[in-house]
Amino acid sequence: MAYTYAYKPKVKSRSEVGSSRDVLREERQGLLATGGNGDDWQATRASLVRPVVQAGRQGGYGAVAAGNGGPRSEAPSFRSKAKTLLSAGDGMTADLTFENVSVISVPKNGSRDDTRNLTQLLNNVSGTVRAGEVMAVMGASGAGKSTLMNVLTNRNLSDNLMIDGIVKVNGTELGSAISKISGYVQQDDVFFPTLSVREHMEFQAALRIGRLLTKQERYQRIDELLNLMGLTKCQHTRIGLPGIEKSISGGESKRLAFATELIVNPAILFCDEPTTGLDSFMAEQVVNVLRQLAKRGKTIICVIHQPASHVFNMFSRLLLLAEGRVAYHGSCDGALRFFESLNFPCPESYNAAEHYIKTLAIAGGHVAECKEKVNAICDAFERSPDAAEVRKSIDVATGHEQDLRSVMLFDQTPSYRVSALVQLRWLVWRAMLDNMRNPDMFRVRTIQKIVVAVIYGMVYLHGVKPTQEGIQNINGALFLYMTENSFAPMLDLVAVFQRGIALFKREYAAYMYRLSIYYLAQVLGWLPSFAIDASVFCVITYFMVGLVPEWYKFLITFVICIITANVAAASGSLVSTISPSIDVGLVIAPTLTVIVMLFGGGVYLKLKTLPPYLAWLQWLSWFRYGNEILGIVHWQGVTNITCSADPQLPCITTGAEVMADNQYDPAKLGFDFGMLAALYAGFHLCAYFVLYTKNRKRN
Ligand SMILES: Nc1ncnc2c1ncn2[C@@H]1O[C@H](COP(=O)(O)OP(=O)(O)OP(=O)(O)O)[C@@H](O)[C@H]1O
Repeated sequence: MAYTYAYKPKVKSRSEVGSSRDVLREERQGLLATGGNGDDWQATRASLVRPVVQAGRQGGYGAVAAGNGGPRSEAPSFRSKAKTLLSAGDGMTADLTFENVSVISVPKNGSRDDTRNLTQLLNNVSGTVRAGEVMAVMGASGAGKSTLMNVLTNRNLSDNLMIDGIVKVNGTELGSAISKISGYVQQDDVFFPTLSVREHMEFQAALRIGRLLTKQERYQRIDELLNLMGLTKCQHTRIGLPGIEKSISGGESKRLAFATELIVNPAILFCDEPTTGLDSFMAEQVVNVLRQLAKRGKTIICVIHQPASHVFNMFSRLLLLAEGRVAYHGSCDGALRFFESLNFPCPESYNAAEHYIKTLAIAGGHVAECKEKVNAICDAFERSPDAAEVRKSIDVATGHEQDLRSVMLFDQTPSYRVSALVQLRWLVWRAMLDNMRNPDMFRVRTIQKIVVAVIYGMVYLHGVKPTQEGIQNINGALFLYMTENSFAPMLDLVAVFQRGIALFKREYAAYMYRLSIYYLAQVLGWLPSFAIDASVFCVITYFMVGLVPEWYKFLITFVICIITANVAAASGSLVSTISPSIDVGLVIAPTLTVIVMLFGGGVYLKLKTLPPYLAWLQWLSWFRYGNEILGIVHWQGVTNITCSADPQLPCITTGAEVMADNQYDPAKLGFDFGMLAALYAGFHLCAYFVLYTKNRKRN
């Protein structure tokens, strides 16, 4: 059997590409000649450019693909088609079939040729679900339910899995394009806790629907979904973190996850354990919502763990997995008969779902017997009329005329619904809102800054004078500007790419935004916070400390505070992307800061005394450049430093001597600013590169 690593999209041959381009050009010219607008042309283009739609297309929109553009009035506009497809209950319907799906895992360091290394996770799993059906996927823990869902949705597929089999929607293999017509409600609900329910929906609608609907229409759609999911009353409540800060309830959170996926009116909805952690009443409500959606023509596939009897009876179809094989697939009533025929009747008044799971479980201590029993059941199913029925319905479904309008509509190039600028605007909006609303990150931090600034100002209140003792104090005060503006921003960013990684992965897999835009938005989202912190600190301390009250000197000090915060934050971004976890990042970041501080010279070290094999580290220290700039600005032109009363002690009388003593070179002012800019860009570029490398595979 030929196994492949994940599904690959069909690639068009050169001649095919050429011919479709020609048709496209002719089409465009035809539309222009008949007064067609850009939208019409785009709609036609959508029907032409996708290889997956081209493959095997016979009717419907295929007629357009054959060059039959027609006058503008005959074809509905792109926007009106979008509205039709997005309006609730009026989208396409989809029959899903999967045939002989097999998955084999290879250990990370094992050889694929050595069969002892291979583990079969799924073994020839086949099935069908039609539009309007709600199918429960059940089985004991480790039976392969999540693996099957991942194959069907084409998501979360690790590199160590070899996958074979055919997954079709309305008779066409979609590969990763299945994400464009399906939603996946995953086991864990992941949201931005600081956003309200409505804000979350607005963000999702803006990036997932984008220009297909107007703002007004998007809001109307949000209202409809909130209403459908019973979330209207909590629409202005912050989502929160259950158990940590007051939030919407577990059931509301699950329904919000549904609303999020339904925003683009997907034809198929995959749900992984949507009732786990909910009480039986809430679980019933959730499955009820699934039934309502099925009544509207959706195809629902739902992994579920031991549902209560009344909840189990709400499903119209069942797929039982055991040891990676199909133990039963068909109607729920049929399952009772099938198990009875094998002498495993469900006892009176016993939960049928529990009975199946128990029968198919591999009990510790009886592994060999249980496996033998499970294999016998799976073999019996393969020979059963139910299995024959499944095979027949796969043949019928795959032979159907295709209706993949949604795929054509959404599967355009580029795949994003909105421009990079709009993506940036919404992502920055969300990041800023999150920072501003996070009490730890904003209010507490600002208060902390004020307190530290006042203490700092009081410490130096009478000590900064142009005397021999004052030289040390002034240099120390300037160096503290560097340290105070480095630690917090660096630590802020250390967690930034770890904290939101789960949400990012989902949204990125759903083609909501580009990686570069996401990165940029995270950085921009923190800017106001850094600017406020640095300003508060600089303004309070500058005058309390008693530094020279000249606009030029103050302005440069202020600018250096803000630049330092941003360079430190950039290094924090790099630590965040290279660290495998927040904990590791929190160990690396302070270590790095101490090294950078040490090699920054100033009060800790005379840089000229550094051994050559370590001297290069000073070039990576933003302390070195910022400190030199502050030293030059504050010591330049100073000529009135008084000597101490003891004539035995050495005496420095000018700022130039202080600069020489500290190796500050006034000619290097521009160079220092340039190096700060280079470090800022360098840290961010490296961080982005690491993030890109880690997320090259979108799903
Ligand atoms: N990427 C992988 N590499 C190796 N083994 C894997 C991988 N993914 C899953 N498995 C293994 O495959 C088996 C099936 O896992 P899966 O998560 O599909 O089970 P499940 O039926 O969803 O279980 P549960 O109900 O406990 O979530 C398990 O033994 C699991 O350890």
